[in-house]
Amino acid sequence: FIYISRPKQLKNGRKLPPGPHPMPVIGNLHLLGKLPHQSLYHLAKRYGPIMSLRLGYVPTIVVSSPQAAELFLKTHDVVFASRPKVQAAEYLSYGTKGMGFTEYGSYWRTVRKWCTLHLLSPSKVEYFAPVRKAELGSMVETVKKAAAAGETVDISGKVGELIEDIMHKMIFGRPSNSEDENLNLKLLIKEISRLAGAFNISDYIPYLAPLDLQGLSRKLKRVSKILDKFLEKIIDEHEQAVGSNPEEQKPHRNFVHVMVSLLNKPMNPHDEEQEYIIERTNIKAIILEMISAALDSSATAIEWALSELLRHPRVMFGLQQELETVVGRSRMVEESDLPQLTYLDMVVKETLRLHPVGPLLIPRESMEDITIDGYFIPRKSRIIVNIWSMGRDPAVWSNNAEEFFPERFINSNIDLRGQDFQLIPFGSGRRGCPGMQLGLITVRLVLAQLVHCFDWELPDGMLPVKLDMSEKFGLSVPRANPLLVKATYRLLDNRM
Ligand code: HEM
Repeated sequence: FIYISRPKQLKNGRKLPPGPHPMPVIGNLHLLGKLPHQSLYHLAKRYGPIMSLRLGYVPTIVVSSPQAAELFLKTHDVVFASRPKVQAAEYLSYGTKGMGFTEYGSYWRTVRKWCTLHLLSPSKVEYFAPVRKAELGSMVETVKKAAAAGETVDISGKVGELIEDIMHKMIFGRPSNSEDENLNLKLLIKEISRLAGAFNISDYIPYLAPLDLQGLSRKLKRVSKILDKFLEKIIDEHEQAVGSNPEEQKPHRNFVHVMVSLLNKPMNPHDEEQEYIIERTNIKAIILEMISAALDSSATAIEWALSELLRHPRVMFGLQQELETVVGRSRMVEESDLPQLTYLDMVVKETLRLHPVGPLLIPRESMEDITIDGYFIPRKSRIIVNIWSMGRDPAVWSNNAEEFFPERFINSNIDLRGQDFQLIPFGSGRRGCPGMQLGLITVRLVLAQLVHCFDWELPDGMLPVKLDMSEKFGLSVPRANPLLVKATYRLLDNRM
């Protein structure tokens, strides 16, 4: 053990972080398995919080402790603020014309500034509150009917549809089933998460790319073609709408409308940096990224939170008690109630600690050679931050790290917005999630409403401990199997 966990010495006397010995050609790819975040967690226990791997030909550093994450994401943030060029981005981001997969530089800075200002600003998030309220209200009605009929509900599916409906209205300005042609956007986005999150051999052993050994390139091409057709149609429709009513170019319109009304105009006029014109491809890349980021992330967090609550009736009861005190049983939860719901806040933190939606964040790439903590990290290394490991580290969370115990946050200042490196479900630094505000408000509201309006139990008298908690790996990690539940409506009927 002492021998294998020694740092790797390079010829020039520099040492790489410790890590397992790589095999010829594939390096350590074979160690990743079906759930890479879990495999990397076990490897890090052996090799330490800064570990080096070779994935195919790509030097890779895996970061697995809050202290190490702070060094990479805060102290040396600029060096690690880029993203590697990967095959998935070529297809899904129109050759990195979006934000998430784009390398660090003036184009990324411009797009990020533009999106945070026009699409994801606090006032924009606030503007769409009535949409969240209406869609959630109609979902509650559907579940209420199922409850009255004694039916089992696929709550993963229902939450997925709800988030899809909300985001459709925000992004496209219309309901999700109105557009057409048997296009199942939710399924396509799930597929994107899987394809974009997969460790694609073509990215790591480029000369094998033409063989497409995992069939990923073929699938990426197929999915991107279907989505491109859909996006073209949406943009055409919005172009007509903008053209027919130029007065309607208000900043609060849906995302596509805002973008189309600025088509062929500079992204950030008066920018000291290079000027970029908004073209059709930019719009398509940005929309696609927004849908993929928005559809999967919040729904995944909500289904994990409900799963943990079902496994821990004590916590479910505590949350319902808080809701009864703050909201009362004669009405539904409003967004304005959220700041008073402190136990809800702890439940969400605890869920994202044990089930971070993106357990490996989105991979970064180092832009220059650098020495960190005495270890040499070569330029163009891939950096993987394993927040799944960090959430389970007993050195950080004490011996009950594996337990779902929201009370651990009582009297604690740990926040989840990227400043406290024990808990960074939205990443941190320049590349941290720009949709955090929207994501958090959606997760808190939907979870609070479902727990407030219904009592939940597992079907067929299943014991909470028997609930399957298996994961499915992708860019985000949802439940492997949908969560099936029975609901009983619990509000008084004269609710508003
Ligand atoms: C619970 C909900 C969400 C979670 C947990 C989440 C998590 C994350 C994480 C971990 C990253 C990578 C950060 C890093 O590398 O440091 C990220 C990036 C990103 N997220 Fe989110 N996200 C959520 C919701 C959203 C929403 C609603 C949107 C937009 C509509 C969004 C848009 C993005 C984008 C565009 C990036 C890439 C940023 C860049 O590379 O500059 N996210 N998110």
